[in-house]
Amino acid sequence: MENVVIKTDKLTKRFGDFIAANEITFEVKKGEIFGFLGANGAGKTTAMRMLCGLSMPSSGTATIAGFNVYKQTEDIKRNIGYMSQKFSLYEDLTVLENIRFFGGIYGLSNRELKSKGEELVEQLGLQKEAKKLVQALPLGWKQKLSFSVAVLHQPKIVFLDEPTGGVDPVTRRQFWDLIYEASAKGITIFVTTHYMDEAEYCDRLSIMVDGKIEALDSPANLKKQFKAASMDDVFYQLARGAKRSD
Ligand SMILES: Nc1ncnc2c1ncn2[C@@H]1O[C@H](COP(=O)(O)OP(=O)(O)OP(=O)(O)O)[C@@H](O)[C@H]1O
Repeated sequence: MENVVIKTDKLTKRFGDFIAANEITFEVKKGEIFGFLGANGAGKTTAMRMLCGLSMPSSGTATIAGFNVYKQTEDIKRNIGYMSQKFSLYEDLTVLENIRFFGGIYGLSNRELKSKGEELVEQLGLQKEAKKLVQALPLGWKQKLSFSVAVLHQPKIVFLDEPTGGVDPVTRRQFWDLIYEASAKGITIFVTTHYMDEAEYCDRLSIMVDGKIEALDSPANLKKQFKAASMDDVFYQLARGAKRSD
């Protein structure tokens, strides 16, 4: 189907005898905000690395933005954006320098970098900070900037690996305004999180336990299915049976 931008079928990653991601099968549609949940060690990062073309699956299939994860990893990388807590902005470059640096990596021309850089600084209200080092910004602003940089080249999909770690719910909510804007423009959002307030903001959620997807639906349907008052409760019901935890 044309509208499907991520499609996996029994995607599996083994490390020796250990199965980190076990026959995961799902589809994500264009513009959808898809939450990828699981306790520590459930296999989220392993799965996400395969979807980004960074790690070769052991078996199964996956198509990302129409490209095959075994054979077309360079095409995948050109069509996605990526943001994680661990890999983020350069603290010792200014806001504008970071925008230009990462925009350049994503293949924008000098002209685009100049206009998009200024546009972005204005949109984020960072005019006064544009020439300041990123290390001077509060964490919430760094995260917003980092997300904006990851979608500067208008990728088809953006992968967010725990993008809002360490900030309060109000700051997280502001970050999510940017996510909604990107999704409204047709960018698909694939996001891992440990925060259940964030899970509630997603269109659909997948919950992984010990390498397998144990539940997949909208937050409202999951709560119905598990007769739970909150996503916290759904998550707890699923994750308490987990054998792995790092
Ligand atoms: N290169 C590797 N070699 C062996 N085992 C690995 C390797 N990478 C990950 N694992 C194991 O695979 C399992 C899944 O790890 P993964 O990092 O995907 O989990 P996660 O759901 O992303 O957890 P977290 O929320 O802690 O990041 C863990 O038990 C981990 O120890």
